[in-house]
Amino acid sequence: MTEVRYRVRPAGPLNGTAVVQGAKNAALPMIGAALLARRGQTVLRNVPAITDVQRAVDLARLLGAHVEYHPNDRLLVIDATDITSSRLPANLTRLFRGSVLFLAPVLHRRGEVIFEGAGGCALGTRGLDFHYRGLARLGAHIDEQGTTISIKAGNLRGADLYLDTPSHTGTENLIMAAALTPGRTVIENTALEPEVLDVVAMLTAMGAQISGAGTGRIVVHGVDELNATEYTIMPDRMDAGVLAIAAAITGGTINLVGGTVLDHFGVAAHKLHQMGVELGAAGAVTNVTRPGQLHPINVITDTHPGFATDLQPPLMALATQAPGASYFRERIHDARYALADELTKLGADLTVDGEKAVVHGGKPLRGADVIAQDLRTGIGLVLAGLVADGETVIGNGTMIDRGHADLASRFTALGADITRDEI
Ligand SMILES: CC(=O)N[C@H]1[C@@H](OP(=O)(O)OP(=O)(O)OC[C@H]2O[C@@H](n3ccc(=O)[nH]c3=O)[C@H](O)[C@@H]2O)O[C@H](CO)[C@@H](O)[C@@H]1O
Ligand SMILES: C=C(OP(=O)(O)O)C(=O)O
Repeated sequence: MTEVRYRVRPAGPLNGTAVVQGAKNAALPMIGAALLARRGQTVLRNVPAITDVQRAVDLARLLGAHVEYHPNDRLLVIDATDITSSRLPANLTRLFRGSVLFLAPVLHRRGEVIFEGAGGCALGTRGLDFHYRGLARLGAHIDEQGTTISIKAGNLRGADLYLDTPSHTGTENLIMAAALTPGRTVIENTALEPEVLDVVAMLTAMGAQISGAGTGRIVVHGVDELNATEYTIMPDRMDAGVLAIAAAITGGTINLVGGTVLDHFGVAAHKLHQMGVELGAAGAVTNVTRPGQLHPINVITDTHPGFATDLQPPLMALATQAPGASYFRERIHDARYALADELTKLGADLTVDGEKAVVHGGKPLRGADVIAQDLRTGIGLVLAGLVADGETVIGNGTMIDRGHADLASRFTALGADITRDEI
């Protein structure tokens, strides 16, 4: 297998215009949703050219869908008339978390689905019990043999469902399941993330009857069929956040284009502002600049509208450059401080204690060999590498490719000294 390494050297402030990619966490459920249409061709626009999308395309094709992927045009055309397999093969599903979003569509199209577990970032326990329990409440039969889960549709009927916590993919899977299940389904404690709302908007465009998105209580009236549609994926909040932090950590000015980026920043905009970063909208463009010194920060991750966990590692990288103590508390994933160990190799001063981390910022970083243990650790290391003395060599770079499209070329265009090598 090809090993990917990113090499980053400091090159001063990053300046210029950057295009924010389409959202990974909306694209993946939408590729799943496209399989719900029994005929016609679904067109997805603003598809990010990341490996998670390539894997979702591979999975859709393996299931029998005809998929045309035009990464340069950021476009997917999916014809799911023929779904010929019920098995989601482990060699693909274990490569990306978004594979779980094929459960409900394949269940509807085939009457059963066989699943051997989802991959994605290793961030601690990443249960799928809400998905299985919700499907069972709708009447599906779940058979668990070791790591293999077989789900049979049986006689699906609308039901009252409850998520113990507002799971992002759990909400999406259960909405997709309910969309073609006869009767009324009520899902309590649903996720409020903008990507979930985007998926609901696409399903609605396909003919689904869904109300309550964004309220935490979703009501779905099952319909007989869903139609292929054309849909433009929202901008990626995490990609935009990373670009904003790139401006902040180097003291440059970056203009973000690619949709109404600032609207989706939420509390991240306040946190960046508290750190001394200025974000402003000039029409459809979001300007990010950091005029003075960085200030330390206090961050608690939470489900939306709280601070997004996926931006916690990039913000931790930024905190290493803010003189003083920054406090982090990770409340979504139970093991999401892999970046702390890697930053220590670069000379950062930080401590981790369970769900809490303290960064004593303002100390100079020096380049070293580090590992992208997961996607956001990888991008956090790229950001730190922009200001670390000498060269930072980031191994396991395929993790970065999972979620950020053309990263090296987009950063190079802003003035960064970064290369992506395949070994
Ligand atoms: C492809 C995708 O959209 N990934 C995102 C999604 O992941 P994902 O949808 O996997 O995250 P969830 O919101 O489901 O999980 C959050 C927490 O709930 C727990 N849980 C979840 C489901 C379940 O059935 N049982 C259970 O216990 C998990 O173990 C985890 O601790 O939301 C996360 C939280 O915003 C983000 O970090 C990921 O980028
Ligand atoms: C955790 C993430 O992704 P996934 O759920 O796909 O592993 C992420 O995008 O940071």
